[in-house]
Amino acid sequence: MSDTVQTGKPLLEVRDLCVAYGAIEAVRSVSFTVQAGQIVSLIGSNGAGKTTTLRTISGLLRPRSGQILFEGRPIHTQPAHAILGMGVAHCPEGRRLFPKMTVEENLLLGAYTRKDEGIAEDVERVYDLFPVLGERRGNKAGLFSGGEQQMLAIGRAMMSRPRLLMLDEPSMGLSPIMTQRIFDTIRDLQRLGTTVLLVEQNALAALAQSDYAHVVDLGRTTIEGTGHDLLADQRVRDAYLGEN
Ligand SMILES: Nc1ncnc2c1ncn2[C@@H]1O[C@H](COP(=O)(O)OP(=O)(O)OP(=O)(O)O)[C@@H](O)[C@H]1O
Repeated sequence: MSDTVQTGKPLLEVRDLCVAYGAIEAVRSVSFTVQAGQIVSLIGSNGAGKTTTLRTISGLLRPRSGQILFEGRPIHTQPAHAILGMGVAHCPEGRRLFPKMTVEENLLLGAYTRKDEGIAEDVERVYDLFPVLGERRGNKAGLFSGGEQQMLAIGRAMMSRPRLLMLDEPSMGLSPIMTQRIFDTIRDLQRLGTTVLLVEQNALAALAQSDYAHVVDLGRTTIEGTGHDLLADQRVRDAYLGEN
């Protein structure tokens, strides 16, 4: 579902981002890059500034300072629909589905920026990825379990044919088995060519699946490394993996 991007230049680059809600500086200095084809995670405590960072990348918030480059082009001055049109999709925390609309209607909403002929084909591709959605395509989204709703939210985001898929807390409220299924799906999406930026409080699950990860602490990116390295980092283990 995605295009390949030339190597070398990062797909996404966030430089010294600062974002405030009035007097509250939620993001003070966040910097990181996402290389095409990778799964990159931002982990950190509640309130660290992860959601605010994703909302700023997708154009829902404006930075106070700093830059966001997508394929080398600044996007932090662009409106949200233009950023979506460039290939950045955001699957928000809490899923934000339309519970009274059917599975298929929710999926079609994810394609609202598109005018091409391939939409029906992509709906079928989402059903291939998540057969449970295909089997119940005419059912109202609100009748589904938390895990199934998360699949639908990811499927809806995929309908914009993103090159970068941003997922905010996809494991929130899910059982360990369902969390594992969602992470397996994220891996499948990567294999299909989608680059993924993941925000998670479930650091263990996120790091185990990530090519690279950054810790966000009090609005700043601090420790970084491969998922494997951060899983072994004592500071990360003490603060985020429940070992203290
Ligand atoms: N709409 C808002 N108005 C004012 N302050 C906000 C708003 N949204 C978030 N904040 C504050 O900004 C800071 C960062 O919040 P943010 O949601 O980005 O963190 P987070 O790391 O994603 O945490 P969580 O996992 O709880 O969403 C917190 O102090 C939060 O209280």
